[in-house]
Amino acid sequence: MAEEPGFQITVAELQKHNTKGDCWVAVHSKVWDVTDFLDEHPGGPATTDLTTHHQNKALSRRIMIQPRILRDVKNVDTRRNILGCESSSPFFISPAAMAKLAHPDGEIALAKAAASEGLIQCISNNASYPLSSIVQSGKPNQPFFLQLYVNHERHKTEELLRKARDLGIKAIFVTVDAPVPGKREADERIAAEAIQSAISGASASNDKKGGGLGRLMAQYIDKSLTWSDIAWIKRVSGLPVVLKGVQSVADARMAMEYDVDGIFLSNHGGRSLDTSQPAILNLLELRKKCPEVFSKMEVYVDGGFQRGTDIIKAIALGATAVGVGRPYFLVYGQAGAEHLTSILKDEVEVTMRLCGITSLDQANPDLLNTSDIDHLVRESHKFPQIPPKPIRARL
Ligand SMILES: Cc1cc2nc3c(=O)[nH]c(=O)nc-3n(C[C@H](O)[C@H](O)[C@H](O)COP(=O)(O)O)c2cc1C
Ligand SMILES: CCCCC(=O)C(=O)O
Repeated sequence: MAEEPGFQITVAELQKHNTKGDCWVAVHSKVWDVTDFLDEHPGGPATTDLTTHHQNKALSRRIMIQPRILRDVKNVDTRRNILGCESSSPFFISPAAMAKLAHPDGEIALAKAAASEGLIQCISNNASYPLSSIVQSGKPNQPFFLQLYVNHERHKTEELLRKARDLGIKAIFVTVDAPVPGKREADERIAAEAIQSAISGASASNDKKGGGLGRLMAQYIDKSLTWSDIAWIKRVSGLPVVLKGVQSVADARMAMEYDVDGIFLSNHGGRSLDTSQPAILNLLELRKKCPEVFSKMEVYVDGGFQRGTDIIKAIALGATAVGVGRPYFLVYGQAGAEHLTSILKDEVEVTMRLCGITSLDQANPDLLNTSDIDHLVRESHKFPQIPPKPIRARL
């Protein structure tokens, strides 16, 4: 899969690649082969040196599991209640913009797969299909979440929030880690067709002069968003609000003060700020320093979760559920998404049995040995204050 540096792939070529193996991910069950390949291609790019993207997965693998034995694991229950919605598994589909780039049925294929697999799909604000088409392609009463970027033309956001409520969307996930998209260098090299989101209306046509599709599409995002806007989103939508992109204990505490319904620890799959902390480290830090947040609200995490063991580690650290991004974006259509889900479900189940647990509530930090990464948890007051410099008179 290795390509020459500077290799450019068009969307049409990507689709050709995808059809070749009908579904790379599901057939081979090696999600990382695909995501690493896609680092340099549409849909995959992370920012600058891809440090956070790679660390997301790598750090989780440094947590070791210490399983318990002889505990009758004949029957296991993998169901999870996420914001009042039943999910067959402790993971959901993270929002990914313009899924039509990967498959012509885009988000519709994912909605159908979510229906048949009992999963929850969080629909991107930049989905390629209209919100109503995606929702209506699922089953009656199928739960969906909607990811939101606040538009600087606020009335457009208000219209979308009302529409979401009328369509029966169950929660709004406000993305807060990307007032601007990160510098996605692979994205800047892509020669893509003109694309437009049917939900946000954002469009882009990469001119190959370093614009970057994400950056061009993101021009509608309101960079002036602050904590005080959360109440407005809650009021207009009448729905639970989750902050997607929380990355510090300090902000998790603010979220408690501002009465949000959940926090989503995410660094945008390494697509926002490169070298920001890996997702699992943010979860570990929060669990150690601010356990009360887990009693106050639901906590989700995404970024590099590609195996049942990755998922169960996050649940053991206190997450209610794990978001899966690229793997769902890159599987080919409904059949691919269903196949991927069956692989992940099976891995979750096997991991639970091998850990000696039969329900997700039994997963707790005692199952984990985190000592290899504990030292990475930031100390609170490591740096002494620098006394102010004396003001020197100008000579
Ligand atoms: C192609 C692509 C598009 C994405 N689009 C969005 C988006 O529109 N809104 C958003 O909040 N996050 C978006 N994300 C980030 C995902 O929601 C998620 O945080 C990330 O992919 C998780 O990491 P993983 O891909 O390693 O699972 C996107 C990610 C990818 C790969
Ligand atoms: C508005 C463009 C950014 C969409 C996004 O969040 C992503 O591509 O990661």
